[in-house]
Amino acid sequence: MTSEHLPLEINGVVKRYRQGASVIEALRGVQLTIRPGEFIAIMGASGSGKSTLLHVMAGLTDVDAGQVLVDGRDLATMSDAELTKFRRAQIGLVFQAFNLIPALSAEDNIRLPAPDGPELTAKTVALLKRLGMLERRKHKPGALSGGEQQRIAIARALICDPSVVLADEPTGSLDSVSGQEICRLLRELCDEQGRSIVIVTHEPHVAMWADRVVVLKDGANLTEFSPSGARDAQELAASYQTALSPLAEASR
Ligand SMILES: Nc1ncnc2c1ncn2[C@@H]1O[C@H](COP(=O)(O)OP(=O)(O)OP(=O)(O)O)[C@@H](O)[C@H]1O
Repeated sequence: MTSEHLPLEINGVVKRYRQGASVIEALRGVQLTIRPGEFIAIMGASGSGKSTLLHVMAGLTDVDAGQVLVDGRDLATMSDAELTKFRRAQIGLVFQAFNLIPALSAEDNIRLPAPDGPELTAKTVALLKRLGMLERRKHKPGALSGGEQQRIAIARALICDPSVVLADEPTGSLDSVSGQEICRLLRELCDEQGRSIVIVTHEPHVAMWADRVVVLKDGANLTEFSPSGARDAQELAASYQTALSPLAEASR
């Protein structure tokens, strides 16, 4: 994970989807830089481009203009095979629906993206311990709670020691207590291990854990603010609503 490059740089990214004769501009010149150990929450109304941006960061969607640099490497310069290999090593992905393989045990799900080698078992056990899941390592996903499944999905995202972890609504399928536990875990991973994490969320309670909230509107950066300025999630929600208000836009 040590590198002189920033974990993630998004420079003027444009993404268009073509549907027949019509073109939807999902991203219109988005700028974003993430520093080592930084936790960023991306918020914005439905359709503002949050998931598209996350997919672009992961190299799952190509861009029409601009640059995506992960650990200093421009994703657009890689062949499909290179990109697949690079993604596996440098980018950890976490999804709302966990996306675990039902037939595999928790520990086999964690090991899946990593090349087999002498250290893999020790690494898997260390992650299971850190995430409080060692006792449950033989369980299949169906025998785990939602929060436990998301812990396993986070361990899987970390097994290759990636530069960045990207999470699309990681608490969206969880009750609020489990959701907050997952947020605390992600926060600790940033603080203890210098992980860089980007999450997409609609929930102010989740965004409260971030260092920075980046707000998108109509595929572009609208504004950003620090949650530390808010006493609680209600205040953060108010800052977010203010940012979206026409009055605030007119004054920018
Ligand atoms: N595969 C696609 N084909 C065509 N249009 C798409 C595709 N994916 C997204 N879009 C459009 O791009 C825009 C941005 O979508 P995106 O899913 O990134 O927004 P979002 O902010 O993540 O929304 P939500 O909060 O509802 O998940 C929307 O207008 C959406 O309809």
